[in-house]
Amino acid sequence: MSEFRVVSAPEIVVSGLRKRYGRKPALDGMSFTVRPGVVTGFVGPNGAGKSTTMRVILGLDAVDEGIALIGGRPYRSLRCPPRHVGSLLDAASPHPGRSGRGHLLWLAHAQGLSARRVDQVIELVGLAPVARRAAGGYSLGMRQRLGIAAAVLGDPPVVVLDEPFNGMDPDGIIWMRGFLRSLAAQGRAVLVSSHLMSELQDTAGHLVVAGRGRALADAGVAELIAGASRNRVALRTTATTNATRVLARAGASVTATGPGTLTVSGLPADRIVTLLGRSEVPFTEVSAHRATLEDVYLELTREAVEFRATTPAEVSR
Ligand SMILES: Nc1ncnc2c1ncn2[C@@H]1O[C@H](COP(=O)(O)OP(=O)(O)OP(=O)(O)O)[C@@H](O)[C@H]1O
Repeated sequence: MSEFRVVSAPEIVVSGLRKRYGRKPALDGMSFTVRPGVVTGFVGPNGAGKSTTMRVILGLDAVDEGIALIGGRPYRSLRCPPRHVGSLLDAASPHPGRSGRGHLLWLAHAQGLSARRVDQVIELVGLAPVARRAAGGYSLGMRQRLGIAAAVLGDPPVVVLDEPFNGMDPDGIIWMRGFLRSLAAQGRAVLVSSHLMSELQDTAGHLVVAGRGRALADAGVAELIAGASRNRVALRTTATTNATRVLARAGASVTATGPGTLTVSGLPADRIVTLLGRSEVPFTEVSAHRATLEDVYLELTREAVEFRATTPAEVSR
């Protein structure tokens, strides 16, 4: 990365992508925009179409319909694409006998970049202690860092990373979050996929939630959380069964969210207090519920999960 701020990074615009493998649609109208200066998290259950979309953005997969543009141009028409767009699709798989540094030098040479630049990115991704060791002995987390180093080698204003947290230990995850935030703070457009919402906590400012080949949501994180928190009340009670009965009778929808904790929607807090008081149901707390990113994700993707285990409650129904 340069020490300088990227002045005007281009947007990625994904518009109406459709693609079938046989009869099955992998992409079914996928559309969203990735803006500079913020990390855009691309989340969704397995098979939602995240990797396929990223491959289309990077000119590696053709579509039946739709278009993906970077700064108004398809990836394939960019001159020296690695200088415009850095990408990581799978963890780096360098020749096992070659060192991490050797691998990056080889990539740098192809892009007309210096050995000094290679040493800069090695420092940046924290690979300096192992950079001269054979990459065949690298852990998955180290190979991810090497892949990230390769992605940012050309100092690109746009960065597209597919599951960069895969195989990272907790320290690596914390490092990755900070790294992604710094890329965006420098003004870059950053698109990062993950199927674990928690990985993107405190990192993504914008979210594209994918399901069944389309974007189920394309909005700011604050906006999504506010939307999911609206009209929800958290209730603490030792009498969950009674409380559920009383509130459901009054038209509320009640979900158990933990031991002694219920989330109630469809009734305001003061009405809940009145109803519980009148029926002599004890409770210790009634408060506005603040949704987490996980809540947002689960609510949006409930219908779109391809392979979902049946819960014991569903079996007994
Ligand atoms: N090369 C392929 N041949 C056939 N089907 C494919 C191929 N690539 C993807 N698919 C199918 O397209 C759909 C979307 O897959 P994709 O890998 O893009 O999803 P994803 O959101 O990245 O999922 P994951 O989180 O599991 O990687 C899935 O149903 C997948 O089985």
